[in-house]
Amino acid sequence: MKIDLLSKLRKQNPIAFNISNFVTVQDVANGINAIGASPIMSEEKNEAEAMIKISNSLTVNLGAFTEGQLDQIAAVTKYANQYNKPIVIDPVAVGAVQYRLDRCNELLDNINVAVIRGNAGEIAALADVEWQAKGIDAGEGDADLEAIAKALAKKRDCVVVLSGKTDIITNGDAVVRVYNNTDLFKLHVGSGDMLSSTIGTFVAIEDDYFEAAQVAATVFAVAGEIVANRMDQPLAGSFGPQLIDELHLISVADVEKHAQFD
Ligand SMILES: Nc1ncnc2c1ncn2[C@@H]1O[C@H](COP(=O)(O)OP(=O)(O)O)[C@@H](O)[C@H]1O
Ligand SMILES: Cc1ncsc1CCOP(=O)(O)O
Ligand SMILES: [Mg+2]
Repeated sequence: MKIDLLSKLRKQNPIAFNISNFVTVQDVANGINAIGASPIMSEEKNEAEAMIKISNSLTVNLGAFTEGQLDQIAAVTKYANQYNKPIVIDPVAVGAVQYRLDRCNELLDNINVAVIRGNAGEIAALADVEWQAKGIDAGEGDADLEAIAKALAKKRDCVVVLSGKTDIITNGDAVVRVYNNTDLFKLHVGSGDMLSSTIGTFVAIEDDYFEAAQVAATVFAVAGEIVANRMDQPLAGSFGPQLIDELHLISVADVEKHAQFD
């Protein structure tokens, strides 16, 4: 794994354009800033092309979009493809709400994406696999997670990151599993959104999106684990801010020392 991409990211300080949701936008912006990229958010269609031109990647979070915003998302993603800026999609709760699944599939039918990052319920829904998703959370199911992730990667010709206790990263053929983790991620709303936007910072500086997604997932998971190990007790309210701190502090050597993957 090219963990040294973390140094490249900090040297290049890429602009990571994010269409976020109103719930977690500040954690996402601060997470991106902390790791060493430069966040910018916009919901205005009239500046879609200008925003894409100045950006090095686009992350589209579908956590709380409105009908009006779908036009902006269509415009921004079209320009991203036109200007060769990689797109990361976070399909929040598409496993729980049919409307979201339909809009997300329409979007994916019309654009090329670099990475789709979701939990098991979201990735299963996009891969047309039976699963009981629960709102924004993964929910329950007994399908083979690696097979689901691979199926979606093949269907959409992209890299898929299926996050969970073990993060599964696949390009449809090869699979990498990242084992670093902490239950505290589940106590912080926005962990998944931050992971997706962290992937957005790495695809901004590395054209091999499979490598970029692996390193992003590993850096993020190791940072969370370091914070959890530092805490005397699991403090849900403090985890988010400390995760942002650690995304800033973490070094390539820290990640190399703690990373567990195969
Ligand atoms: N059961 C779990 N135990 C520990 N960590 C988890 C678990 N599920 C997810 N994570 C971690 O939480 C982060 C957010 O992923 P996830 O919860 O799957 O996304 P979302 O918040 O979109 O549902 C990831 O870094 C992932 O590795
Ligand atoms: C609670 C909530 N509702 C709509 S989007 C959102 C945030 C989802 O964040 P995450 O998927 O990272 O848990
Ligand atoms: Mg999510």
